[in-house]
Amino acid sequence: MIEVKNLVKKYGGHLAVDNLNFTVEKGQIYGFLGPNGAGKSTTMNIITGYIASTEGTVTVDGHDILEEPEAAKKCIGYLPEQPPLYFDMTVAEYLNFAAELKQVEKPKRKEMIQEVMEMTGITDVGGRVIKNLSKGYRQRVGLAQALIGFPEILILDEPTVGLDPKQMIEIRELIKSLSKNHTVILSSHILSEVSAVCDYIMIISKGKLVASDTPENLSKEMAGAQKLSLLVKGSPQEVESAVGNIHQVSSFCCEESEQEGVLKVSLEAEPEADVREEIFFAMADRKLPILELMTTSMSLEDVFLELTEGGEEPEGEEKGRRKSMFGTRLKKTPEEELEEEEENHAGNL
Ligand SMILES: Nc1ncnc2c1ncn2[C@@H]1O[C@H](COP(=O)(O)OP(=O)(O)OP(=O)(O)O)[C@@H](O)[C@H]1O
Repeated sequence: MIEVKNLVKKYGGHLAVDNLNFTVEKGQIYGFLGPNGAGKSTTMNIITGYIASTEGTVTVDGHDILEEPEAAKKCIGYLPEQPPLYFDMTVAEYLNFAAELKQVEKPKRKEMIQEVMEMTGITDVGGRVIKNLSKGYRQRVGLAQALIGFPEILILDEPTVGLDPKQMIEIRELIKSLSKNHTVILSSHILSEVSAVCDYIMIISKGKLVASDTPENLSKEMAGAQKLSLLVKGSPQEVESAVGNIHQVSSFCCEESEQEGVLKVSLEAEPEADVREEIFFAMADRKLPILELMTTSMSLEDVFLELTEGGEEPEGEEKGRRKSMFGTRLKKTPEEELEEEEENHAGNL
C-alpha cells in the first residue's frame, strides 16, 4: 500500500529523517513509536504530501506522492496532531466543508457525512458548534474528517494526545474498529498505546528506523539473553573467580550494596542458557552465600528505552512542554485514572 524508500528530510542543517525505508501492507494497524523529536510527524507529513522530502520516494498504492499527488492523496485520510477544525462551524457544516474540499460529488455528500458520523459516534452532536465539544469529541470529528471520501489508508498523528484516560480508551477502540476496513498508521510516544492498538510497531529514534516488528516479536527478540541480579556476601575478587569459570556468562559486574560486605552482582548469560544452578554451586564451593537471586527479562518498555536511548531532544522552549515517554503509566494505572476522571468527564460533552 505504502512504500517508503531512502527517505531523508533536512531542515537546514538538521537531519530530521535519516534514510527511512519501510513498507505498509493492507489491513493492519502500524504504530510509529518514538520519543519527541524522533521524526514521526515529519515522516507522516511527507507521506501525506504536506511537505516535500529532501531525498527519497514515497508511493501510495503505486502513485508517487510528488509525481501523482492527487491520486496518491485520494488514498489517504490524514488527522494531523492539531486537528484542522473550524471551531465556529457545527459538526455537520464542517464535515460538509471537508467533503467539498475533498471534491466529493454533491449528491453523495449527505449520505457520506451521515455514514462517517455514525462510524465515529458523533451523529448526536451533528448540530453542535465544534468549540462547545469536549476534546474527545473534537478528536472524533477530526477522525470523521479524515474518513470523508473513504480513503483506504488513515494516517493519525498522536490521535490520543491531550485526551483524558476514558477518551483515550474510546478513541483507541474507535481506531481498532476502523482498521477492519482501513489500513491505519498512527504515531505515538506512548509505548502502552502502540502495543495495545497496533499489529506492527516501527520504532523511530533520531530520524532512523531502529526496529520494526510485531509487539510480541520485539520483546521476544530482545529478551534473548537471560539477566540475573544477585546479592552475594563476599569480595569482588571472590565473586569474579566464581563467575569467571562459568563459560555461558557473557558479562557481569559487581557493586557495593547498602549492606556492608554484600555485593550487588548483575550478570548476563548467553541466549537460551540457564546458569542459575551453576551460579549457585560456584558460589557455594567458595562459601559465598547468595542472599538473593532474581532473573530479569526485558519488557517491551526496556526494548524501547534501549533502542531510543538519548533519542529525546531537548530544544529551547520544547523542554518545558516535553511529554512523558510512557504517559500515564509512570504516574497511575489507567484504571486508577479512569476512576478519577470518570466523574469529571460525565458533564464534559
Ligand atoms: N519546520 C521545521 N523546521 C525546523 N526543524 C523542524 C521543523 N519541523 C520539525 N523539525 C525538527 O525535526 C525533528 C523531528 O521533528 P518531528 O516533529 O518530526 O518529530 P516527532 O517525532 O513528530 O516529535 P513530536 O512527538 O514532538 O511531535 C525535530 O528535531 C524537530 O525539532
